[in-house]
Amino acid sequence: MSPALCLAHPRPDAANEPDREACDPVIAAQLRTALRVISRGTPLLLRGETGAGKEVFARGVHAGSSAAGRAFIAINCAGLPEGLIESELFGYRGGAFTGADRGGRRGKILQANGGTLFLDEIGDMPLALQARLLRVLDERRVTPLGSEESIPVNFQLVSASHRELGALVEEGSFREDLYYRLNGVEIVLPPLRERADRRELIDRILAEEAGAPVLLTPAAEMLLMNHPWPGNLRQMRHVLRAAAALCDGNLVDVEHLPALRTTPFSAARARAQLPLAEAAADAEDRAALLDLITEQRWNLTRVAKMQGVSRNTLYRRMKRLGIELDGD
Ligand SMILES: Nc1ncnc2c1ncn2[C@@H]1O[C@H](COP(=O)(O)OP(=O)(O)OP(=O)(O)O)[C@@H](O)[C@H]1O
Repeated sequence: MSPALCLAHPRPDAANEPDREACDPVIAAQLRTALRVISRGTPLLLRGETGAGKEVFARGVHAGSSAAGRAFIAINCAGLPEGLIESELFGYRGGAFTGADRGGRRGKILQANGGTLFLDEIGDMPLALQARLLRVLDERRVTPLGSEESIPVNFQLVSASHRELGALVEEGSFREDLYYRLNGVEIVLPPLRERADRRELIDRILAEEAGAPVLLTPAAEMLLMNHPWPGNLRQMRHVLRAAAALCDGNLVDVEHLPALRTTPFSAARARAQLPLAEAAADAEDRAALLDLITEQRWNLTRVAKMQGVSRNTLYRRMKRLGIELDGD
């Protein structure tokens, strides 16, 4: 999977080309910065909430850099037991330990030679390995386990963490010297809820998941656009994958977004807050408006305000949908 984003586009030699695809301006600027510094051999440290797209960003940096076309090697430091990370990263010589492949194994660092090494969840790297990684970065040489020979290596380094490494340094679980070594430039990716390209992302991910362009009803659009997305793009992709599977044709409505309907910004409110002209006068609209009115304890002034309409318009709509003013 390689989400296009705008990430692949702004190469250093194309800095003046307008983005061919809509992109959040903050991320576009961050990408330009990242490409400029990585081309000088400065490591990048990415921070951002879970699912905010740190790996996708790192892949975008790789694709836009002079190492594009070479290896992009990602390793998740949180996902491996301590013993395994060591051989994964540094490799081993044949017969280095019981169970080792006879031919030995080239570690990820050597695989990244000439390309980009992406160390995800670097904050979870055990202290002993932090010391070895620091040595590799300083010496630009790797010594596989069980070997006496060190091998020269050269790669672009991008690390990522959803936790603040500075805080881990204070806490004593992360080496300060490694922190400064990794943190050539720190980039804090914005969470999805703050991105200006949410609408484009929804369309693109939905089309990817459905295999064809898909439309949204205004209520579904409002629900998707106003959701806080604590799991960011990963969560959005899952929600849209489900929506693509649930909707029969090429139109997604709120009932195809079941995971969002129970959240604070509920489907009912999304529907009821729509400008009235857009809302179809059907039974679901009636239920949605009634939900909102009940939620607001029949304070119709407030309901009208939430909908951005006058009280009179609200009364007319209630009448059309058969909601009685003296409803209990
Ligand atoms: N720009 C994008 N366009 C489309 N999908 C995206 C984009 N960025 C991220 N995603 C989706 O979100 C998922 C999570 O992205 P990614 O792994 O880059 O996030 P992360 O910040 O590295 O997550 P974690 O903190 O859990 O490591 C991806 O698998 C992809 O499906």
